[in-house]
Amino acid sequence: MTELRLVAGVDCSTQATKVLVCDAETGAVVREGRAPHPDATQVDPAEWWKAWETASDGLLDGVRAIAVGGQQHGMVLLDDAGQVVHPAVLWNDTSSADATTELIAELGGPEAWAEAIGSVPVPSFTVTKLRWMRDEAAGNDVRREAVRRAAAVVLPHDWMTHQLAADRSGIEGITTDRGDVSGTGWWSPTTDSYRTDLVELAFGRQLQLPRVAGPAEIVGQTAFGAAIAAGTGDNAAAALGLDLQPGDVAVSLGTSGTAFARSAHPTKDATGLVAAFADATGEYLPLVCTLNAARVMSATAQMLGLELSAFDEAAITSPGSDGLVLLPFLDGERTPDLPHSTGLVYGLTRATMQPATMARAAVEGLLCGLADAVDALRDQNVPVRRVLLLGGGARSRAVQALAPALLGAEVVLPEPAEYVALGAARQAAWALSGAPTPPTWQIPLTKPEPAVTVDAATIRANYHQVLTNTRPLLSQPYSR
Ligand SMILES: Nc1ncnc2c1ncn2[C@@H]1O[C@H](COP(=O)(O)OP(=O)(O)O)[C@@H](O)[C@H]1O
Ligand SMILES: O=C(CO)[C@@H](O)[C@H](O)COP(=O)(O)O
Repeated sequence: MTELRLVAGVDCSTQATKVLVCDAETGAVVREGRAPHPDATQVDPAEWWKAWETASDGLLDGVRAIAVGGQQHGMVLLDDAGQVVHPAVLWNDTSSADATTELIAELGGPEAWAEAIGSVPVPSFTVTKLRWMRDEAAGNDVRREAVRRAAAVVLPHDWMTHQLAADRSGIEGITTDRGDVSGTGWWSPTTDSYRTDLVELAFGRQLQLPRVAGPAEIVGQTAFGAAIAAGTGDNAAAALGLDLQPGDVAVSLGTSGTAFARSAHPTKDATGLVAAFADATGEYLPLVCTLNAARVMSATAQMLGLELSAFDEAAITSPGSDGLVLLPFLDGERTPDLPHSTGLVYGLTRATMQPATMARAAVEGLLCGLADAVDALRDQNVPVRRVLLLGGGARSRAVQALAPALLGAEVVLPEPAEYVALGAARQAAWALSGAPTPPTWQIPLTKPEPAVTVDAATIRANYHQVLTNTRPLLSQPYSR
């Protein structure tokens, strides 16, 4: 029997670190592990390392190459010795809402940003977090000291990749990749280069930026003797794990909700809905991201006193939401750009004030947000032939059943798997092979829950009516 060549893929996501060890030739998963992250929007990167050590314990024997896919945008500031100077400020931390407004105006408005980096920053983008840190330094001793010491700014996957290396030769040796760096706000997908002037604009001075490694490059070696591939942002890793083809749109329901597709050309959306990200193969990844997805279901289930499975059953068997609309902006929202917003329930009557109706409205609300995301991709001429559902929330039967009508597309269900970690493993196998293209790995599809017929037009119209009429209220800071 021939010995398997093993590769590992890591997903350092918002809620957890997940590790897959795969056969480099077929992608078959041989071993897997996971460990949770703290539930916070500012996290000491040491917590990710602890989670990695727990998740990978006992899995790494025989692994020849590894890559990390990471939650995008998180700001990790390092001093000149490579020490972390402040907890990482994550993509879902909305503190930089005012900084975002200022930065957009200072460069000349949304069009100027779309011209510079293809995207209009929202508070998730790293560039806005840099400005927020600089402003915070004025009134906060800890942050003032962090700003004084900061010598480099890197992303979660960059930091994890560097930590894995046996030989860490200072901050100059840190690398990133096109997929992840495209979410910073200081890199242009059209010119494939840094816009260091935008770092200066945000922070008032330059910082060391990581070298952008090539898609199949080996950037180091681990202490356990594996080659380290470049790694990438989690959505770019998922696109690689799914081997997205033209006409495929991935809709992921993790902490974030994302809709994205691979494209041969960069987009430039001055409305700010579609971010002009790059993918992990040298192409592009137009993407729309919401801040609230799977946790809308877990929070609603908790409120109703139901386990997730009972919540799901209630949502799917409910005869309908009967006009009950739930705007799912529980953690503020990014798309639509309402960082100060809260969730909102409208349409309560004695008839609709039922647990099952509320469960149904929660699933419909999060899918309406994702339907708008898919429409925004259509508006950028991204073809939508079929939707591939992934992420923890795609395990919901109610999501599977309602998605075809609300997203207006055929929905397929890749076999439930950790596609970010799988994509990172595929990148590691590619780097190990030295081949010009990634290895071919089969992605088995499973049957989603049978589609439920609903009046999608009315559900989406109700959602838009409530959103439009409450927008001024949801735009205001709201003290709780
Ligand atoms: N059957 C299910 N129904 C609804 N939500 C689910 C189900 N299974 C898992 N989840 C949710 O999926 C989320 C985790 O998804 P994941 O894609 O791993 O997120 P992330 O990548 O942001 O860490 C959790 O919020 C969990 O509650
Ligand atoms: O900010 C984005 C994409 O722009 C998010 O998709 C993050 O990358 C976090 O992903 P999850 O942890 O929710 O998978």
